[in-house]
Amino acid sequence: MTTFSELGLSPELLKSINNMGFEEATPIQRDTIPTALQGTDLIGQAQTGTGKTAAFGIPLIEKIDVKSRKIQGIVLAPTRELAVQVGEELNKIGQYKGIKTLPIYGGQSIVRQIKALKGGPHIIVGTPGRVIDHINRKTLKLEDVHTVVLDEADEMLNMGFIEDIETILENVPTERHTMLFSATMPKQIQKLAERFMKDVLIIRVKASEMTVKSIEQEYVEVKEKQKFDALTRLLDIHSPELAIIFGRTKRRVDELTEALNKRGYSAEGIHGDLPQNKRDMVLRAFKNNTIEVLVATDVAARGLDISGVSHVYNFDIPQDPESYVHRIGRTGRAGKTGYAITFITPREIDHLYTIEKITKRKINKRSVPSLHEAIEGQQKMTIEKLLNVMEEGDMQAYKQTAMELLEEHDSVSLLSAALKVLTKEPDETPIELTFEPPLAVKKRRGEQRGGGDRRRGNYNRGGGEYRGGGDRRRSGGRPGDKSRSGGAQGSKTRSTGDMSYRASKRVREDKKAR
Ligand SMILES: Nc1ncnc2c1ncn2[C@@H]1O[C@H](COP(=O)(O)OP(=O)(O)OP(=O)(O)O)[C@@H](O)[C@H]1O
Ligand SMILES: [Mg+2]
Repeated sequence: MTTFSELGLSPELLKSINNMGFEEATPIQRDTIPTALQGTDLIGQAQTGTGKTAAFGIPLIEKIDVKSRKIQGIVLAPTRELAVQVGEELNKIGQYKGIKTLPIYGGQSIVRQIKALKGGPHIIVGTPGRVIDHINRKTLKLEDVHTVVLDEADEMLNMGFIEDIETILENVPTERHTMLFSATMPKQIQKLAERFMKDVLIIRVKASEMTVKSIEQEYVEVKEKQKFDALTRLLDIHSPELAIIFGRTKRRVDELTEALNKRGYSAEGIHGDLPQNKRDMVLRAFKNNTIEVLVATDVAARGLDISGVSHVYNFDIPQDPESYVHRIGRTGRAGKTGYAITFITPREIDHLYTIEKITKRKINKRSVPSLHEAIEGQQKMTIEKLLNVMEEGDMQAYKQTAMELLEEHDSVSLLSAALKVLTKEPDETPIELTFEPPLAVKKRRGEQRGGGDRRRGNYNRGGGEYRGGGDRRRSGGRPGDKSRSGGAQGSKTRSTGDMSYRASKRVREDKKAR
């Protein structure tokens, strides 16, 4: 166990961390904070929900000079919601030191952002597109930035943000401290590190599986046409506290949301085509438990930390194993338990095997839920509610009537009738969803090596600022960064504690040569 005071933090930060209820550092925090405080460029990889935000947020804030009202740190995130969330966490961490963090993201009034930027934040958290926009308008100056963080770095690559990141980094002094974080680090990240970082240290919290153990994982094989009934039955069986249902496309999300509401569930959808105020409203309602089901594209798959998400339903199988890891990682966070189920149509079974292979975790098959199971599930809920009311004991006003009823009827019939009235019977309102073709069989290049090229081409992910299919990566060369040549070539991979020290590819090759 490592406490935060053992990590040599200032009293102001220790006070904030204590206020946030963190008692001990998580492994990724324990391993990255001291190194990051020394200014070492690093790549941090650890499972979803294990506190990577504070792992970069704490050293970042510790290094800020509160007296200077210049922007000294910038965090880039792939989606608007994540930028807001990270901004909130940094504001909490920096609370007692007086560090101000400002989120800037697309879809929000630029005029308002310009005004806020004039207020002198120490750190900005932004989505790449909007950050570039401000740079071009000269409303954002990065010449005093000494620390850069790319949160969900691999996703920003997938989304084609590489050139934007390059442009942003061209505006940051070359003598800077750069950190990359994600739960998944495919091979191409190495290339990114070579371009933008120097002497990079890879800190990987090693675990036998890519997903956290506390998430129970199942799959169900269903025909496309049966999927929706299977979904609502599962919802009735599980009665989730909060659930996220992932669909493949924006249309799918819209249709699923409407269909769920028709069957009596309180659901709202979120995807990249919705106006930002609607996206904000939906997420707020979900966080406040005003709605119980959030239907989303992968826009909600990365980084979002919403407490109470007990169930994740992959209504459509995710595009790749990394996406699977992030989607299901919306539950089972910060040591809590969670449940995730993935729907596959018969032709998609190979994709499931690939997920199992890459995540090193067996996913158990469950049978298609029957109507009977759904009724049973709902009855269980009713019984729970009844017993809770009994425990609370505030039933005086009803007792007289109950006794009178019992004089005329037998108790079993009476209670059965009460259960029937109180139980929400499965709703079978007919639903039509547009047919989605199964995920195409696609071999991942370099799959065995856990890497490969995972460009998503025209896949309509509904992501934050995803520019519809534009793959904007350049092959080779690093025209942007002037002084960081050589970059990650001397990189080391370090894993400690539950982690082990491993050499990088380059170091391994050196050894072979010897
Ligand atoms: N040391 C700690 N003790 C207790 N809770 C913590 C600690 N560090 C972080 N948390 C909480 O754990 C939750 C998950 O943290 P965070 O969102 O940073 O995870 P993550 O590793 O970035 O996950 P993802 O890969 O999904 O982005 C948050 O609610 C955060 O406040
Ligand atoms: Mg995160």
